[in-house]
Amino acid sequence: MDFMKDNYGAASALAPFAVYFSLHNGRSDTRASLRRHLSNMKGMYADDHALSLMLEQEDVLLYEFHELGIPESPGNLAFGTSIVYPGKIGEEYFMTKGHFHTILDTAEVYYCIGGKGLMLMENPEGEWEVQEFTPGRAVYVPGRYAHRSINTGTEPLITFYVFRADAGHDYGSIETRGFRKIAVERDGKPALVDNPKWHA
Ligand SMILES: O=P(O)(O)OC[C@H]1O[C@H](O)[C@H](O)[C@@H](O)[C@@H]1O
Ligand SMILES: [Fe+2]
Repeated sequence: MDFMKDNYGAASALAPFAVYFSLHNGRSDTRASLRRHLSNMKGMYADDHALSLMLEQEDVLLYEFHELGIPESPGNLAFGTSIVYPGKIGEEYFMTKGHFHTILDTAEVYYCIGGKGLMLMENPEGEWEVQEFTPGRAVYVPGRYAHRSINTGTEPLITFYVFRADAGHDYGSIETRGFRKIAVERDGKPALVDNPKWHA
């Protein structure tokens, strides 16, 4: 993303600018997206066997997001769109990795543009929360909460996000033990159940 940093010049001294994101598919034609495939999510779904079977067929694109490379200074805002594709691994819906912010007490807002899903949140004290994503709903993720977007629908889940640019991403405990809850399909409907891999 260095080429984008060059466009911005000196950190924390941004000139006004605008970016177009499609309301239809969330994509920007002028900015690159970062993509996460099945192979980037090994061990993060409850059903490892289902993941490896799927991977033998194809390294499916699970989600992508536009990250603009805004300089990470406290006065700046990082923003972009996130697109989680529909699908399941075993009975678990496609989702983002999820992360805490390195500066734990920094919040984030997600505005749903399209699709259907959940924002799953959990703080270090073990309190967890979930909010629904449907077009037009803005979800406020307070500081201290790890957050993961989950697509429980049949169309791409498209959100626009904004957070303090120096917040940082902390994947550590999410990558090793996950969230306390996972979102699975039960009787054709989404349900939150205990994560069998979670441990204290
Ligand atoms: O970083 P992940 O948990 O894989 O999620 C992917 C991305 O999702 C959203 O768009 C967030 O605002 C980004 O900061 C994040 O990096
Ligand atoms: Fe975040």
